[in-house]
Amino acid sequence: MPNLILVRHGQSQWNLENRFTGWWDVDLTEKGEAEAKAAGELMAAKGMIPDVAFTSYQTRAIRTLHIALRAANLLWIPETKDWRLNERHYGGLTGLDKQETRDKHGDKQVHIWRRSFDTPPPLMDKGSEFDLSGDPRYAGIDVPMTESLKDTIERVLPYYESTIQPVLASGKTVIVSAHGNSLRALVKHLSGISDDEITGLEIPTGQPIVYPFENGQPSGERYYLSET
Ligand SMILES: O=C(O)[C@@H](CO)OP(=O)(O)O
Repeated sequence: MPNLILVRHGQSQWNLENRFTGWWDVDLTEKGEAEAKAAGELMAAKGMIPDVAFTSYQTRAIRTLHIALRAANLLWIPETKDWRLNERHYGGLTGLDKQETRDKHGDKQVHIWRRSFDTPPPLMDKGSEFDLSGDPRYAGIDVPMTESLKDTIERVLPYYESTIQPVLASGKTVIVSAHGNSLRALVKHLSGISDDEITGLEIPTGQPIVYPFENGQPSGERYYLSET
């Protein structure tokens, strides 16, 4: 039976520095690389072998995928990158220190920006040093200036339904290496989590989460591969 394996990238430099990241392209730390390697070793040890891979346009997710696949001797499998799997865009908060932002705006407001379903962070200023609209990798794409989780779902879900789900329906096991909030978007859909309850869902770095699939639909609830 096919499975869908979801992996959030390993620790990034800005996870370590506690800065709002979003679409900004930071790399993995050494710890993040080790988490990715351990994820691949775990997949190999458990016989959880993906046939096809999907990832975002962001280095931390791409490298997590490659390190994990290499550890499982699977670097050769077909791989597709798409910006729709990118992290939620953090708007004007991008680059800011999360604790300093709490000190300035209060815990409650920062929690709303980070975890509410449909309140986006403030817009990024045009021409900000973190504005990626001129980045060649996003040529032809309308780069957002901020995104709520709801906005993120509106790009992740159509991509999942048009491109990833048919691969699962064909009987293949799929790995998706992506980000905290693009994966929250997918888990919300696959596990039927309400708009209110999704505020409490956190996805840990480098921990493969598995959904068993049948006929293109989850046939059971998700579980952590490390717990089997
Ligand atoms: O900074 C970010 O882009 C994300 C993921 O690291 O943070 P948060 O936990 O606030 O969604």
